[in-house]
Amino acid sequence: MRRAPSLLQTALFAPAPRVLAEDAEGGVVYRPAVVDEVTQRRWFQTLREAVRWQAQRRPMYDRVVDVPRLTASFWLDDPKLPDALAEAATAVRAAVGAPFNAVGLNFYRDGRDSVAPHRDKLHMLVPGQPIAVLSLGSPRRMTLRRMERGARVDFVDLEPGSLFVMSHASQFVYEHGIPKTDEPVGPRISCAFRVRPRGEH
Ligand SMILES: O=C(O)CCC(=O)C(=O)O
Ligand SMILES: [Fe+2]
Repeated sequence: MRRAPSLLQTALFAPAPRVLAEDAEGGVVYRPAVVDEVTQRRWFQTLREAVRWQAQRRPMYDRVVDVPRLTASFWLDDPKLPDALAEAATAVRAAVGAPFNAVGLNFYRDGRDSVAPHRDKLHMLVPGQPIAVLSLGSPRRMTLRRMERGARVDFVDLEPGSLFVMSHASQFVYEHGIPKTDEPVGPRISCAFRVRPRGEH
């Protein structure tokens, strides 16, 4: 298939976005094919090798458990920011129009890696600014659910090169997660771009 020559595919080539939730700050929107296939693959491969991935452990009730994925984080003005992330930040800022200054990375090695349903930590976000999750590598399913009794679980399969954009306001109302799966899935890296208050990391 012919690809658009720029990093950001033009509106003419990009498939339609899908709105999962609406609110006064842009809601929750899935935007497929924001980055072309060759570029997303190059970013995936370089980040997989260049990033110092951390295996974290966290207290859970009376035990300490492994966080079921590898993680890393950067301020976007870090002189040690990998080139691929600097390029990705430029593309995501342009696509979303928000002054992202930080990125949190997740590396899901296979279907056993996951992130439990959660909302992003509000004290680490500047009010009114969105979170944009760039997907690289293999697709994984994202779940979205209103935090109220009986709410149904919605989902979207996050394709490589896509953005999943959540408003700040949505973090009060919805929780999101990447469930484990028995399906044979390949490795995936997500880059969650945020606007963070300075002094937090
Ligand atoms: O990997 C993803 O798509 C989601 C990551 C996430 O929710 C987070 O880092 O807070
Ligand atoms: Fe999150």
